[in-house]
Amino acid sequence: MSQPAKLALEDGTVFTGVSIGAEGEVDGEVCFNTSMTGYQEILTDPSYCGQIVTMTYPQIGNYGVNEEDVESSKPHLRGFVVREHSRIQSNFRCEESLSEYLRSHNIVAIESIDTRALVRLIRSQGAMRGVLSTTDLDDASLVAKAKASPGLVGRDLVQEVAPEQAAAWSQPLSTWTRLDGLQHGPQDDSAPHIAALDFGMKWNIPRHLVNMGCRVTILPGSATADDVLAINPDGVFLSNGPGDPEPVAYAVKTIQGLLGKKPIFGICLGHQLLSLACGAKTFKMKFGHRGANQPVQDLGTGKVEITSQNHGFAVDADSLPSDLEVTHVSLNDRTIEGVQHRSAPAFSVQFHPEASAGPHDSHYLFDRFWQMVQN
Ligand SMILES: NC(=O)CC[C@H](N)C(=O)O
Repeated sequence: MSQPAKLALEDGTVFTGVSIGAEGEVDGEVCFNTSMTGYQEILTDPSYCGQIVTMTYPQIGNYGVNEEDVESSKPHLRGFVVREHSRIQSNFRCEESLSEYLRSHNIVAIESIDTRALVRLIRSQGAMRGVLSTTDLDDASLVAKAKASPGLVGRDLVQEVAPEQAAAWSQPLSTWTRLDGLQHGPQDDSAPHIAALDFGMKWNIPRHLVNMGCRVTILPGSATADDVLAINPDGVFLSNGPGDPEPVAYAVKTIQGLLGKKPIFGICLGHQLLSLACGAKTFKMKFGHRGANQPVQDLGTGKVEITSQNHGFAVDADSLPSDLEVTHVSLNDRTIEGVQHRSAPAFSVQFHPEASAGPHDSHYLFDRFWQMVQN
């Protein structure tokens, strides 16, 4: 028997649909992702902590779920919204249905709502707070809860997803990922040692570093510069992560203590934190960039790459200090997609070169980091 569910927004709009996940009620910022595939990677990307994610592609779940394609140990988003959950899973790697997976991980999810109307609303009005519920079906009550929910701005969500302990990482890329031309050497004692500051890192990032021939130590996002320097890495990686970058002030301080001492490469939240550490500001975007088809131009080569993205904040171009140079821009809205430091070995990108899911156009950035570490 189908169980009703409702999604209410802070502007008073209420969508009525059917539950495809756990029973319960969650609040979060309602955002949308335009990827046609990769729902499992999206569910387990820790950067979605605090968000209710809507898929614009109309049918989701048709290849099921497996244990291999995860980007972290469990789903981290608050809720999941689709037009239609496929009743059939057909793939030789499928281990269970999306709906079974959502239920077993206690994720509240809804189908059979007009996701096009929802996305048009977010695009015109901007990201909104919302409540997704299977337990309270009273419109006025749900809208009141959406209005009272905390939203993302000013909250440090890294603390909810970052690891507490340091750990060595040795897992390589799945055999399903091709990494043409990027392998450099075996992962032995002579391999470069990378300290990865984990703010909610997608696992495909350390997998790439391993395949390239790096030794990887993961450190909690709260590590200090002294903690990092104590393991004497050859390079430092700054991971992606959830929420507003500005409240993550301890990481900004850590990066300031490492800049110029170790080569640094940052992705997404890591890019925002590196920029903050150099004196830039970040701002909340109207509705962000989320999907696997985001065009970016590398200003150094002029080449356009199609990238995987998931961010709702960005570095403010007007605040950029003279130490930082813009290396990449978004071809959708000209926002900053990458920077490099003019004198220290440090660079970062707002998009996701590890893809997962998404095109592999940006793998060359791992190579750029490798070259920086070698020098
Ligand atoms: N994927 C990420 O690292 C996202 C960064 C940040 N939480 C944002 O939304 O902009």
